[in-house]
Amino acid sequence: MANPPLAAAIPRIRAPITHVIFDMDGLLLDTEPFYTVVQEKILARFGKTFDWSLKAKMMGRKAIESARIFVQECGLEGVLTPEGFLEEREAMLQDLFPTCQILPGVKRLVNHLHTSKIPMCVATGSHKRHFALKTQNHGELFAMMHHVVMGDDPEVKNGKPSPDIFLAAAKRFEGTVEPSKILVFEDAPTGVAAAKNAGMSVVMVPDARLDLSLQDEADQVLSSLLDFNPAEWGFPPFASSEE
Ligand SMILES: O=P(O)(O)OC[C@@H](O)CO
Ligand SMILES: [Mg+2]
Repeated sequence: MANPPLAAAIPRIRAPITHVIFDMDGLLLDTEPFYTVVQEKILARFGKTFDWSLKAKMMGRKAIESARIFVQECGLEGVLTPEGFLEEREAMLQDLFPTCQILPGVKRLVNHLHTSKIPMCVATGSHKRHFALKTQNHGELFAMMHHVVMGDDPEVKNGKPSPDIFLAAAKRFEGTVEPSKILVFEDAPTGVAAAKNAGMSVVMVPDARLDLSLQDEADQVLSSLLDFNPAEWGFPPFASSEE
């Protein structure tokens, strides 16, 4: 007897979500290209090229953690220290960060969640100084966040993919919030892993160049936040005026 047809794919039942945590770099703000350009420039000095497989390992992490990966993966031990790498890229990033733009779909979603009184916050591997530079022209967007946890926060012992930053962010909402009730928005594999390690649901909005094999841990993958449907996660749907 022929094998019975495979059962129709069981629709993924979305967890009831009450709170939202946004990653920042590459998700809210278009800052990842700045890191790429600067890292390409530094590598060119050593006659090497920067590629997306290295980028995928570095993004989302604390600065020093991503610097160690950069030096090690590029075989620059003894030639460039992680601290030296951070120092060299700092000068170039200082001028670039204040020019960063808000990514497509972000304003509509954040305004919608704010109007719908869904508590939301930011959890970013960026440290305070970089956070200030990146957000200096986007005060209105960040004013809607209940709080922000940054990479140099004392509670964040280990950076993404460890769950520390998302668990710290969950604790700073009003009242006790179960991780299972939290939806995280992320762009990086390290961030998606951190959210899953924290017991949360996660929507991934990866750069189109990110290898597909690094996108399978997320609960949902979108090519842009413009494709996010709040009703799928139990939030009020966008009003036609918000479309
Ligand atoms: O805001 P996130 O994505 O955590 O990034 C921080 C920094 O490591 C850039 O990759
Ligand atoms: Mg990110």
